[in-house]
Amino acid sequence: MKIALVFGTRPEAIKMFPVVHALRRHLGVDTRVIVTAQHRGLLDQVLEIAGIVPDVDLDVMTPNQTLDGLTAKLIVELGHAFDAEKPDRILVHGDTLTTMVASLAAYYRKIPVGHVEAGLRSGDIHHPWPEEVNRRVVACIADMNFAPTQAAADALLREGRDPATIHITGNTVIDALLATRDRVRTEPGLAAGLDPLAQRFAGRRIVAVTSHRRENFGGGMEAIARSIADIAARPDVAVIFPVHPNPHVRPVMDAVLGGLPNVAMIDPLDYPHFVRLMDMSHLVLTDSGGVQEEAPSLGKPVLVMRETTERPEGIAAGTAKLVGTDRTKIVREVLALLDNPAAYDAMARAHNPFGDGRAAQRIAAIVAGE
Ligand SMILES: CC(=O)N[C@@H]1[C@@H](OP(=O)(O)OP(=O)(O)OC[C@H]2O[C@@H](n3ccc(=O)[nH]c3=O)[C@H](O)[C@@H]2O)O[C@H](CO)[C@@H](O)[C@@H]1O
Repeated sequence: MKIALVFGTRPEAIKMFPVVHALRRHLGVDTRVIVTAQHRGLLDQVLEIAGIVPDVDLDVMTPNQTLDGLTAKLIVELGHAFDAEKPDRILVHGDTLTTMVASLAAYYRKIPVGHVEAGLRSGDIHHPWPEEVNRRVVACIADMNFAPTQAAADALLREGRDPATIHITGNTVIDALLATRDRVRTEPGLAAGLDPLAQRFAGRRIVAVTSHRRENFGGGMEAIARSIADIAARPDVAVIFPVHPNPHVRPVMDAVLGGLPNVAMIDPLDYPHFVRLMDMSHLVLTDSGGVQEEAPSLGKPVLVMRETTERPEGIAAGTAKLVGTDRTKIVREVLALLDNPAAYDAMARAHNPFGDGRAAQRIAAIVAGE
């Protein structure tokens, strides 16, 4: 049986490398990796750490690529890749353009599709944009839906998906997180790049920040930048912000945060370094999806700079909170966690509503037909 895993961005690679490793332990399965490189550098960082050399690399990323330009390129290139590889099934992840277009290209060739991290829904096609629609397109096609939680499975059932196609497995990001955290603990050199910042900010409480959501471009990013500057006015605090290379993010942040002594804007970190950053932080401020799942698993309160989330489990567990992109609200919530130990303790408990670290092996066993 030939299975092709198709992915193109950093978060997909992080959440799919455990599935590649798990499938490769099934001798009856020929596991192939097709990457589109929708993100180039960020993707390569993960592949290198995971020890994965793609079988096919479409290398599609171009500067300022547009959604329609990327869609057009992907549908043709992925079609050619599937015609050459002839997989018995493809596996895709989450909600990116690569995910959606690979599913369509497979459907055009009647190749079955398995969807990892299926069923996440915000209920709003403009938040996250365009990911909410990408997910729903894949749901029309996939005959294996690997839902991370019961809530995700319920969303698929509400859409009328066949229960026989739905498997609750946990989110593979917990597999990646726990494996990488253990590796960093046994091989500290893997994340030694953060030593200078750890020394520079010794004695301060670290706020880790990431932000790159499309729907936050423009006014949202500006408000986020100003809220970080307000937070950094506190002498007992330091901000470490790996800035996503997207051209709509860095210039905005440089203009507002450049030169502030306790704000370190750094290049995106490879996964071991980022896991260490979360581990050494007091709290995490982010508009990321995956970080909403990871931070609670490390016992770190996570404040989500979005209006909605397709990860309600962290909110329900009280380990994550939506703060939107309103400057006043972001600052108020961060200061509350800094100055109110009871509020902090209520959020800062290790909680894994998203999985137990064994999702990838469950997915591999189902795909391999065991
Ligand atoms: C709408 C939405 O939520 N969509 C999500 C989006 O993923 P995302 O929002 O999680 O994207 P990012 O925030 O870029 O990635 C985060 C990952 O990167 C790691 N990281 C971060 C900073 C850094 O400096 N170094 C790192 O290594 C970090 O630990 C984490 O694992 O697409 C995925 C694919 O379909 C979906 O699963 C997922 O729904």
